[in-house]
Amino acid sequence: MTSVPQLLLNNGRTIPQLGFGVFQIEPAATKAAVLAALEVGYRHIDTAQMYGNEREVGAAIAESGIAREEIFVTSKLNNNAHASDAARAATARSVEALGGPMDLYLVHWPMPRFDDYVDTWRLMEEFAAAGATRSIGVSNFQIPHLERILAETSTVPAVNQIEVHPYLRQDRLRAFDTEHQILTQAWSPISQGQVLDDPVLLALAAETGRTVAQVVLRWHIQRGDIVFPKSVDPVRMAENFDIFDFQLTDHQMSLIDGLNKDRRRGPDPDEFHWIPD
Ligand SMILES: NC(=O)C1=CN([C@@H]2O[C@H](COP(=O)(O)OP(=O)(O)OC[C@H]3O[C@@H](n4cnc5c(N)ncnc54)[C@H](OP(=O)(O)O)[C@@H]3O)[C@@H](O)[C@H]2O)C=CC1
Ligand SMILES: O=C(O)C(=O)[C@@H](O)[C@H](O)C(=O)CO
Repeated sequence: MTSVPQLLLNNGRTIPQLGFGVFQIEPAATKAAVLAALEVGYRHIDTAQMYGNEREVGAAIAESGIAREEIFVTSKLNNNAHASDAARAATARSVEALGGPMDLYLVHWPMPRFDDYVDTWRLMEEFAAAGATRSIGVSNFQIPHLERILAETSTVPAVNQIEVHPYLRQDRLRAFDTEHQILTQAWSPISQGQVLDDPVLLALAAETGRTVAQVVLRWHIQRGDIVFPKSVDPVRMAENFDIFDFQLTDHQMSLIDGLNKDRRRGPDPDEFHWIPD
């Protein structure tokens, strides 16, 4: 079976560099998708309270017959649960739905206009201390948000999960993460399919004998980021997993680097303040 590299988190734990994302997988389809991903070999699942499918992720893991400690599970605190009572209740629900403590728990969005993410981070420290999660991190945090966490609290986030793909390299934020021993997780790694018909990537796919998705995922891996592409198609799941038996050359990496347009597919974290019901 393909061997996925394990990266070292700043608290001494490890995380598989490749995982499986379940955003936009309907709850009714999630158990089958996660079981198929586990069958392919994925051992890292990225979900969130916002996705509404944690319970089905937990059910798939329980049904898989794979020991829980062999699977790395991430979830994220929802935007409607930054305040203490709501955060405690949401965290208890996640632990119950997932069938036990999380491996990694993230603040999903900073929502800077509400100016509460530092207090929310202190709650995350409490959840880790109480055993609800083995590691804590953030998602969609910009440099000023991280600077406040570093200055005002005592735990450095283990990861920062941000939008990254060839059209949005995010090198300044990634360098800040690295400087502070925070691993970068690249969400929407193939920009939800937007990059798949790019002429430069199509040429690189032909040159390497791989698909565009494989070339792009390999680019992320060689940059050192963690990725978890989403697919409901077991053939694509296997394709996205099969990226550890080839290497892009420095020249091929630089051609992909050259595609950057600083163009987001998803929301701008400084502007996103959506509170779900
Ligand atoms: N923290 C955050 O704010 C966010 C986190 N995320 C996380 O990142 C994960 C991945 O990002 P996501 O937004 O889902 O986007 P991805 O970049 O993973 O792209 C998913 C899309 O690409 C298609 N696809 C997947 N593999 C292939 C392939 N090999 N060839 C062609 N098409 C393919 C899928 O279709 P199909 O399913 O039909 O195969 C789907 O439409 C999420 O599932 C979630 O876990 C995502 C967004 C925000
Ligand atoms: O997928 C996630 O983790 C998200 O936060 C997104 O759903 C995000 O909220 C979005 O794309 C809203 O349009």
